[in-house]
Amino acid sequence: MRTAYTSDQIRTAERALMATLPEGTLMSRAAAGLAAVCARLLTGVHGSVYGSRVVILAGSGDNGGDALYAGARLARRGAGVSAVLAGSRTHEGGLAALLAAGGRAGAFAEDRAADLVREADLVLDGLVGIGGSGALREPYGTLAGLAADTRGLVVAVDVPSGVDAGTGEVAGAAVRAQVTVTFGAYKNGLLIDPGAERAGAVELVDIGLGPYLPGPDVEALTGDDVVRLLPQAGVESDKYRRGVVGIAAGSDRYTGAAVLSVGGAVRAGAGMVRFVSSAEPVRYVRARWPEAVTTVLRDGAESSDASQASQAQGSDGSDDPLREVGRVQAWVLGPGLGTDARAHALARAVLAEDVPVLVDADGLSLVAGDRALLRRTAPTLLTPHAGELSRLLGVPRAEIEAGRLEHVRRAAAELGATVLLKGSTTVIAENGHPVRANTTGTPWLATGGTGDVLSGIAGALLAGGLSCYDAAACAAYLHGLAGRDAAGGGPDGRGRAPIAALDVALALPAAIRALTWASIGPGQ
Ligand SMILES: NC(=O)C1=CN([C@@H]2O[C@H](COP(=O)(O)OP(=O)(O)OC[C@H]3O[C@@H](n4cnc5c(N)ncnc54)[C@H](OP(=O)(O)O)[C@@H]3O)[C@@H](O)[C@H]2O)[C@@H](O)CC1
Ligand SMILES: [K+]
Repeated sequence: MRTAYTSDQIRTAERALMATLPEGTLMSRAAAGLAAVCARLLTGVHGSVYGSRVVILAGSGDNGGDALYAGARLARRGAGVSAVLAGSRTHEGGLAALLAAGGRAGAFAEDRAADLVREADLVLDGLVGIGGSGALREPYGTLAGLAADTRGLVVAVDVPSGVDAGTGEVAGAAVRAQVTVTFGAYKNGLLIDPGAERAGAVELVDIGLGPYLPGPDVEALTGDDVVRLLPQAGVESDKYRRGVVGIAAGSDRYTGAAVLSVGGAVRAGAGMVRFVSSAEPVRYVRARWPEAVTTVLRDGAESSDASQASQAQGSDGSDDPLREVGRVQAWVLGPGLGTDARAHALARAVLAEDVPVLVDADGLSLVAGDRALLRRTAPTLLTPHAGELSRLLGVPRAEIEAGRLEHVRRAAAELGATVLLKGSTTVIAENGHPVRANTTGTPWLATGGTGDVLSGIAGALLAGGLSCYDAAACAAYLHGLAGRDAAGGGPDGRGRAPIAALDVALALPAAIRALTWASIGPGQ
């Protein structure tokens, strides 16, 4: 598990640790780790530390101090190190160390800074760290812009300046780094967009903080965590032990969402999928996924269909639409369902079942219009994107996208459900638990229908016995992994190609296999 913390949590732990150590020890550990990462990177881009050009953007606080001390270490190894002193004051010890090691430093002047930054092999962003708040003030904002034009690498010290360490929010200009070297522990903003996307690859330098850290505020599952949590097929498995998931999705107008949701469930390992909808989506689902057992909802119609299909009385209020469906251990409600009276009646029936229910897409619109539907005792997992959460909370979409952590938490508290907020970083909140951030996403997943696949994956995991919190986190992880595999390309994300939602469902077994193989190795 990767764990992350607010700035206050980090400061409290740092104070406790510092009380046990001689003054300056922590900054010295931080600078040593930072210099080691920079030396490795410089060897990669320049061939050696010796003769490379390093430019430090130094702010007024200890973040600048870290950068200056690390610069001194690099200068002693033969790097040409120049510091742009951008703050109202400068860390005295760090500056003295840099000058003593042969580095140079000068107050901020835009033209000079622009030339230095452009020609650098490595730009070290030490403007602000966990002490930053709000939009970057000048000249920091200008320097963040100049850093974007360097021909070298940008390495952020602790967090990219301009990113709120505790939330990942970005209020104005912010540094975009290829690598962020963070000290002691991850900060929330390194896992949650828009901050996470500014951080690039994160390298954690151990400064001895571990024993002093509280429970995390945010966490991210690793592949090993997912393998440990996933339901395993054993010799005694049958469809009910694997988990039977019901999917109430699709309408005559939207048949594709149903096919994709069922596909996600089938390929994620559901013991069985029971699909309930009107005739048209049922026809499409049966054609694509013959594994699914289908029930046609038709007002007053009786069963007349072939082997795997049955028909139930419909949503005319005269009967329970789920009467003919058979045993289901968790439900997925909503993809392509529509929001008419038939859909509303089906939603009411599904949410009245005493099993976990995942509500997605049109199901969320129904719930937004009739919050009483959420008054239930069995667990509920809501999987909105920012637009859907905007309707549920009555908050503008842009505010939700800018403050994902705050709003997913608020949604879980207000709606009394586990909430998975989809997007550039998918985040999951459940009252009383750390928010979980998913790290496997790829921008290629931002295409129509991938959310439907996700609902099916999570539904299968719920039916397999996972809690809403674990099912949501594992589903997001596997969905991201399958998306990446389907998009191809290298491990750094370059060379990927567009994918369609069905590709994600089809890529799931291989992604799960590779993950399991990597975690437990062959022969187990
Ligand atoms: N504590 C420890 O043990 C260890 C800490 N370590 C390191 O210390 C870092 C924290 O250092 P910190 O507390 O000095 O704060 P920091 O992030 O440098 O900046 C604060 C100053 O920035 C300014 N400022 C703020 N917002 C701004 C804005 N929007 N726009 C512009 N300026 C803004 C404001 O200054 P002022 O306004 O007075 O100029 C404020 O006082 C931490 O991230 C890690 O790198 C490591 O060495 C490991 C051990
Ligand atoms: K920084």
